[in-house]
Amino acid sequence: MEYISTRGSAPALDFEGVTLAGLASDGGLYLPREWPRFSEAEIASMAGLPYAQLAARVMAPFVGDSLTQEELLALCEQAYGRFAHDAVTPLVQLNERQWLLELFHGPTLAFKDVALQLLGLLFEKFLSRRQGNLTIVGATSGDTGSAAIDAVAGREGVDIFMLHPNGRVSDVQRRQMTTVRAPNVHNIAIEGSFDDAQAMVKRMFADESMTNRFNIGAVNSINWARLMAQVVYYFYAALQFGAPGRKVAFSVPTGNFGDVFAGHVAAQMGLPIEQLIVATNVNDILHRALTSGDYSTGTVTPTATPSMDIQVSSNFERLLFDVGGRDGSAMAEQMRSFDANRSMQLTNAQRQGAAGLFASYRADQDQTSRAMQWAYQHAGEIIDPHTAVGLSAALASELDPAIPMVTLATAHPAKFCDAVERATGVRPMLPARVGDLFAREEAYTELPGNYDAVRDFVAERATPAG
Ligand SMILES: Cc1ncc(COP(=O)(O)O)c(C=O)c1O
Ligand SMILES: N[C@@H](CCOP(=O)(O)O)C(=O)O
Repeated sequence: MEYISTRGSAPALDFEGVTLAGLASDGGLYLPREWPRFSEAEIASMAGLPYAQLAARVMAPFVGDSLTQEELLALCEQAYGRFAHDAVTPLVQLNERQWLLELFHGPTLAFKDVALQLLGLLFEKFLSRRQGNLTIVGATSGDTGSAAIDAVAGREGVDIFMLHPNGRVSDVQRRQMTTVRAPNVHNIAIEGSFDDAQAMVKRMFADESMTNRFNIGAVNSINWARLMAQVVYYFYAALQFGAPGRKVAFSVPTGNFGDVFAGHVAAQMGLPIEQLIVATNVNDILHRALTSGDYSTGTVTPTATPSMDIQVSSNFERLLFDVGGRDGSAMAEQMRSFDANRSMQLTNAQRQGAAGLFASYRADQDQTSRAMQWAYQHAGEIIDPHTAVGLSAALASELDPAIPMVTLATAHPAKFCDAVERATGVRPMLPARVGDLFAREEAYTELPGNYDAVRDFVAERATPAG
C-alpha cells in the first residue's frame, strides 16, 4: 500500500513510513493512493469475528507488507486485550431506532484508546527495526493526551511532549495526563486554545532546526495509523446490523474530523453506510462548511464539551482532497490561502462530493443537556456531553427510520462528571481501573502560547534522532 500527501509534493511512503512520519513534509496529510475495497462476500465473511480478528482483517490492506498477517493479529490481540469489555466496542440499544456504540472501555475512558493502544505497539515494532529515537509532539483538548501517554509511557526510544490548553480540559482529563510518572512523558499547559496547540505542533514538523536533530512523530489523527484503527469499529457495528445486506447510519460527535473521516473510509471500502452526521458543538465551522461551503474560523468558545472546542479541523483537508478530485497542488494552494486568511470557500466539487454521504448538525448547550436527559429518562443511560451532541443530532435526523442510527459514544460520562450531574442530577463514578486519580500528584509545565518557548522546551529535553 502506498500513501500520498494531500498537498502533492511529499514523497510517497509505505505504511511503516507514514506511521513514523506523522505529518507529510509538505505540510499535508497522508492517505492511501487508492481505497482498498472489500466485496460483499468478503464483508459477509467477517460477521461474528472477535474484535481483534476483525481489526486485523479490516486493516490488512492498509498495512501491506509492513507487517505479516500474524504480526498484525498479535498486535491487535495485545492492544484490545487491555479493554474492560469483551466486545471492546459494545453496541447499546436506546429505543427501536437509536443505538450507542460505546468506544470508552479502554484504559483512559475515551475512543482515542482504540487507536492509540495499537499505535503505541506499532511505534515499538517499527522502532525496533531501526536505530534511533522518536520525539512525539502532540496537541490535545483532553482525550488524545491521556490515551497517547498511556500508550507510550515508559517505552524505550520514545519521548512524548503533550500540549494541552491551560484550564480548558476537565479535571479528570488533566489528571489522567499529569499524574503519569515516567521519564519520557512531558506535559505542557499552554496559554490559548487547542487550535493554538495544534498549530504549534504542525509548525514543529516544518521547523528544520527541530527535524534535523529529532525524529518528530505524531499521535494526533494527522497520523494515518490513528484513522485506520478507527475504521474498524464502523465495520464492527454495521456487521451486527446485517452488513453488507443492511444499511446503517452514524452520528459522530466531531472536532478534528478524524473519527467521522474514518467512517468515510469505511464507506469507501464497501461498508453500506447511508449517512454520516457530523455533529458539532457551538464551535460549528464544520457545520457551516458542510451547509454553506464557508469554512471560516472564529474565536473558540469554551463549552461543556471541551474535547470538541476546535475550529481548525485537521482531517477536513483529507476529505476535501478525496472528494474534490485528489489534486495535490490545488489542495496546497487552498490550504495556503486558508492559513493566510483563516477562511476559505469549498469548491463545488468538494461540496457535492461531501453531500453524498455527510449531513451536519450543531448542538448548543441546552440541546446537549436535553440529549443527556433524554438518554437517562428514556433508556436509563448516563452519557457524556460529547456523546450527547451526537445523540442530539441522531434524534433530530429525518433519515428513513428503518435504518438503524448509531451514535458514537466517545467518552465515559465520569470524565465530565460535573456537566453530566448538572444535566441529569446523577454524578457518574470513575471506574476502578483508573485507580486513585485524585490522590496522585500532578506534574506539568506552564508555557506561554508562543512557539519558540515550546520549541526550546522540547529541544532541551528530547533525545536526538541518533
Ligand atoms: C470525547 C470526544 N468526542 C469527540 C471528539 C471529536 O473527535 P474528532 O476530533 O475525531 O472529530 C473528541 C476529540 O477528538 C473527543 O475527545
Ligand atoms: N479532541 C481531541 C483533539 C485532538 O484530536 P486528534 O483526534 O487529532 O488527536 C483530544 O481530545 O485531544
